[in-house]
Parts: sequence; C-alpha cells; structure tokens
Amino acid sequence: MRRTPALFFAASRCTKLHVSHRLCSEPIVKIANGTFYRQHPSSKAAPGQDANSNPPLFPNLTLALPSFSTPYQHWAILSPSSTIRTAFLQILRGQYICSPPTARTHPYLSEQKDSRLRYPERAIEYVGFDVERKVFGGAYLSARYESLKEATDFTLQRYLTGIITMNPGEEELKEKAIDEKVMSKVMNDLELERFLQKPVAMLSNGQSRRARIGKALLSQPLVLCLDAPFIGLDPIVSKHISKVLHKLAEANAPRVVLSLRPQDAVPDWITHVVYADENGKVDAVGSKEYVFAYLKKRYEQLDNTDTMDARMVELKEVGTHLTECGNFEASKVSNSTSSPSTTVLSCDGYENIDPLKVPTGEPIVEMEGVRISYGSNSVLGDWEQDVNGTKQNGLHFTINRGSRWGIFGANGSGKTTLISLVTSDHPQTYSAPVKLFQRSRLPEPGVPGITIFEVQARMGHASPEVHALFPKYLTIKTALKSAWSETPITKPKMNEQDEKRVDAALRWFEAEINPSPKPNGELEWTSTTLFGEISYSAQRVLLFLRATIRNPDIVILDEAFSGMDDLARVKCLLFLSRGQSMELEYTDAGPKPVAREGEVVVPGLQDHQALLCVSHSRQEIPGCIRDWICLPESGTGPPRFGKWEGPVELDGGRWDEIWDW
Ligand SMILES: Nc1ncnc2c1ncn2[C@@H]1O[C@H](COP(=O)(O)OP(=O)(O)OP(=O)(O)O)[C@@H](O)[C@H]1O
Repeated sequence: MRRTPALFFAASRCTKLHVSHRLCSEPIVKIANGTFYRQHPSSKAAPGQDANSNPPLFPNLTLALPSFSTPYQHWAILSPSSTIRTAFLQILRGQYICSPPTARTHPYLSEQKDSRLRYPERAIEYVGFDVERKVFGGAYLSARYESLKEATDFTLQRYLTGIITMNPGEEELKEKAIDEKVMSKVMNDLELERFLQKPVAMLSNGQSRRARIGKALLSQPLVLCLDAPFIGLDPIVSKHISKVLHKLAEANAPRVVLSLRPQDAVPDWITHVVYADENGKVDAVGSKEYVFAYLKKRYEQLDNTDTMDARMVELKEVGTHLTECGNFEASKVSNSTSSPSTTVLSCDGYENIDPLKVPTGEPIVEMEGVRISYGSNSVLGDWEQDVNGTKQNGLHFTINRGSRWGIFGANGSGKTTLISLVTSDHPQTYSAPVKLFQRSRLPEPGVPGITIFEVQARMGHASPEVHALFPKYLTIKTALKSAWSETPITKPKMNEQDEKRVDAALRWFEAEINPSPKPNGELEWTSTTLFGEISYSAQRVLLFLRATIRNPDIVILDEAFSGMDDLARVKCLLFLSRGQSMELEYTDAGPKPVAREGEVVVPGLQDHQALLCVSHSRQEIPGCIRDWICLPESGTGPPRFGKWEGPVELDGGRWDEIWDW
C-alpha cells in the first residue's frame, strides 16, 4: 500500500485549513518531507548485525503539530506495530536521525522564555507503559507483599516529587518543590490523592499507570506523548482517563499525543491521525475523517480481492473500528452468519456455542473464606458471599482441573492479589484458608505442607511483574528453556522431548520473535539473540510461551497479551488452545484458524490443565474461557460469577455481562 502524492496534499491542506485564526503561531513540531533512521543511514552494519536493521522510518513524512489551533487538533498515531508507534512519538521529541536534518524543526520551542522548554526532549514528555514496574524499582510479587519496606520503597508522594533519597537536604527539597495548586489539580484529575502515602511498589497496574501520567504532568511539559495509555486499564478507568486527557488537551496544558493500537477505540476527541503500517510507512495522515475515509475505502477495495496478507487484515480491522463504540467483531459475526453453511470460528478456533465441553476434574485451588487486608484497608474478601445457599464471609472460589477461568474486575479490585495467592507469592497464603493441589502451605496432621517449589513447578505464569524482572541478558533459547527450571537463571531439568518442544515453538514463532527472521527453519538465532534485544511485543510472546509450553497443571496469564502486536496476539491465542494442530490463514474476513497437517510437538491446552486469565481487553480473552469471576470494588458487595457458552470474541454481549452494562 502506498501513500500517494494526492494523499499527502490532501493531508497537509487539511492540516492547514484547520489552523485558522492563529495562523501565525508556530508549530511545536514541523516535519517537511523527512525520513528517519535509528542509526545514521550511511553507517555500516556492525559485525553480526543484519544490513537491513536500519530501515527508513516514516519515509517522506510531512506533518505539523500546531502550538494552538481553532478548531482543536488532537493527534494520535495508529499502527499495528508497537515499535513503530513508539518510534513516532520519539521522533516528535527530536529522537532518531532525520534526513535531511533540516526537515524536522521545533519552531515554537525556540520562542520559549523558560530555557528548559527550548529542548524538544524536555518540552515534549514521553510516557511509555512498557514494563512499568521497573520504573518503580521493580519488585517481584512476593516482595510487593512483604511488610518490611526496602529503601527503594518510596511513597507515591515522593515518586511524584522526585525526592527519593533517604534524607533529602533542604536544597533538594527546595529545588524539587512543586507548586501546590498544580499538584492538587493533577492529583484530583487522576484521582491519586488516596494513594499518596502508599509505597509505589504496592500500587496496582492501573494505579501506577495514573501515577506515571501524573508525574509527567507535574513537570508541566508543552506536549505529553502517551504510548498506549489504555493498555491494562479497565473500561471505566479508560473512559475516565480519556476524559481527563481530553480536558488537558483542550486547555493546551499540555497538548496530548496518543499512540493507539489498531484494536483500541479511537477516543472521540482525537481529531487527527497518522496511520503507519508495521514497517513504518505512513499510509495516511490528516484529519480523522480523512484518514478513516481513506482506510474505509481501502477496506472496501480489499473486500473484492482474493489475496490477503497479514497487513491487509490489519488495515481491514482498523477500517471497521473507527469510533469509541466501534465493534468490528459483532459485524464480523453478523456478516458471517448470513452464510449458514460455514461455521464461524473465533480466531482461536471456537464456535459461538461451543459443543465441546472440557471435563472438569478435582479441585486444584480452593479458597474458603479468604480475606486480605493491609491494616484497616481490605483489598479482597471483605464481603458476604452466597455459598450453596448460605451466606459466608470472605472469598470462596474453587478452580478445578480442566476449568478455564477469566478473572475480571476494575483496576485495584484485587485480581493480582488473588493470583498471588494461587502462585503462593503472597505471604498470607500461609495463613489464609487456601489449598493448592488439596494441600495447605503449612503442614496439617498427617499431611505435609506443599512447598513453594512444588507449587511453582506445577504452574506457568506470565504477567507484567514476571516481565519486569526477567533477566534481559538471557538468550532467547535459555529464556524459553527456563520454563523447566526453578528460576530463570538456574539450570533447567529437561528431556529430549522437552528440547524438541522448545525448538518447535521457536520455529513456529520465529516471525514474531526474531528481529531479522529468515524462513530457513534454522535456530542459530535463538542462541545468539538476547531477550533484551528483541521488541517488547516479542518479549511478551516469549514469556507467554514460557508459561504454556510445558502444559503445566495451572496456566496463569495475567495481562500476558497486553503490549503484544495484534497479529502476534492472535497467533498466541490460537497456539494456546490448539498448539501446532491449527494455523492461521489470512482471508478477507480476517485471520481464520485452519487445521494443519504434520507432526504436533506442542499441543494446546490439555484436559488436566486449568487456565486463569486476567485482562481488561476483550481482544485478549482466550476463546476457551467458560467461567468468569468479576471482583467488586472495595465495599461494593460480593464478586459476581458467570458462565459463557462460547468465545467472548463472537458475542459482545458476553463482555457486557461482566461489566454489567
Ligand atoms: N503490599 C501492599 N500494601 C498495601 N496495599 C497493597 C499492597 N499490595 C497491593 N495493594 C493494594 O491492593 C489493591 C488491589 O491490588 P491488585 O494489584 O490486586 O489490583 P488489580 O485488580 O490487579 O489491579 P489492576 O487491574 O490495576 O492491575 C490495590 O488498591 C493496591 O494498591
């Protein structure tokens, strides 16, 4: 797909038309026919580095981000690739090499009296949400729950002010003092006041997300670039944050630029969009209406073509998901059901009403009246629950072999806390009424307690916390093999069949993991490429494989798909359910699972396994989930439980049940 000169003309004309009464105010960022590179385009590839590892990004980009405009201009970058989205935001802040160098300027910044704001990287703040716990010092789940605080466990208040030394001197306090009015406005807007005295390591994902936006706002930049700000936020908080951002953007305090994934609903207040493909080529840029009309047209043209590749499918999805209430899955189902002869399958191979029931076995996790609180703050189980017709205190929750659970609830409702009781990372697993594999952590008369090693050997766990702490210096192969070891850095205990599984999975996912994939099936790259060298999305894919490849008794996927590129996520979901027995075929109706001939070294989920999945995004819910629990916000009653007869992807009503809409 090419960007045409006509398209560019239309886009720039539209940009100009929208800057009406303040025509004289200079743009904050102006790019005129610029092409960008990670390294200097004339620099030679380092030994061992692929010569194509420095491709041109956003070739011949023309764009102006106004300092003021009437009507408003609020920009977003949309791309299926997280790397491209991030690169775009960084380019706005003066990062990456621009060719020719004069093609990118920041005219409005040179007018600034405050010298700090004359530098693009200071005037234009970037907040990315990759591996965010690391920013907060990084703590494994167990450490998050220890009551003794470490020196790095500074409070949210200190994090926000940047005063993180043990005994700050007067000078530091003065230098970092924040205007009270600014502080209280930001705290108010982001609803952060009640967490100010909490150590940052203890904040939930959603809370820490808001904290990071808050910190960026306190430095009072001219522009705030938010990279995938809605990942991991529950739908209600997402809406709230979106409203807050809209208000800030309207006041130009600061201007806000968002990066969005194709499956994200584009907030209604976004007026201008850059759509770039996964190689960094801009397909369309300009007003939202213009870009969407363009994508829609492409979408309709695609409807008449037979050949589809992954990129076309991606574009098609974007073209059908244009507004905040866009729901392309629903339209896909209603379109497809018009032909009764073909059975519609979710992208991971499930029928809308799934005729196959996985037999459930004995309980492997039993919670009978769990209540977790910190001091006077109860975070889980502060309710009366109906258990077989009688009211009982605390959380009563049983997970059987073969069951597939979705664990939902608003940000801060206790999902990760619940998971930490299952993984035994929470110190209160010892005292709380929790049984794992029918044994308590502490010995009981005649029954030895279950050890942490035994528990963790029987589970596979992928989550943002695991990701944040995963050693970046391991090779891809060692990282995956660590599924068979007690910690990522200890020697795995594997047999020949296990080794075969590792190779099969890495071959299967080479396109998603290897930064320079070669379709020759060789695996040398897996021993020469490091975990830290692959993209964020690729790291997520690898950690997903690490959690599932052994077919352990319990698979825990806590926000495991968030941050994965779209097509990688779809492929992982299919692999989770079907292993190598099915593959994706790209058709004009989207990616479609089809049976595959050939040896299956890695199968999908087995009957002896239980699956626990936590996510806020409908696209990330595996099609096999049949039971769900929705945890309440503190003080609002017991959790709600429900069942689905088929994949949530094929019926939007199932998703609405959870959020009680
Ligand atoms: N060690 C701790 N001390 C005090 N409060 C804690 C501690 N750990 C977690 N919390 C609080 O417990 C509540 C539940 O947190 P949890 O991370 O389980 O929520 P969550 O549902 O997973 O949220 P999210 O969707 O945002 O990830 C939050 O309010 C969090 O701040």
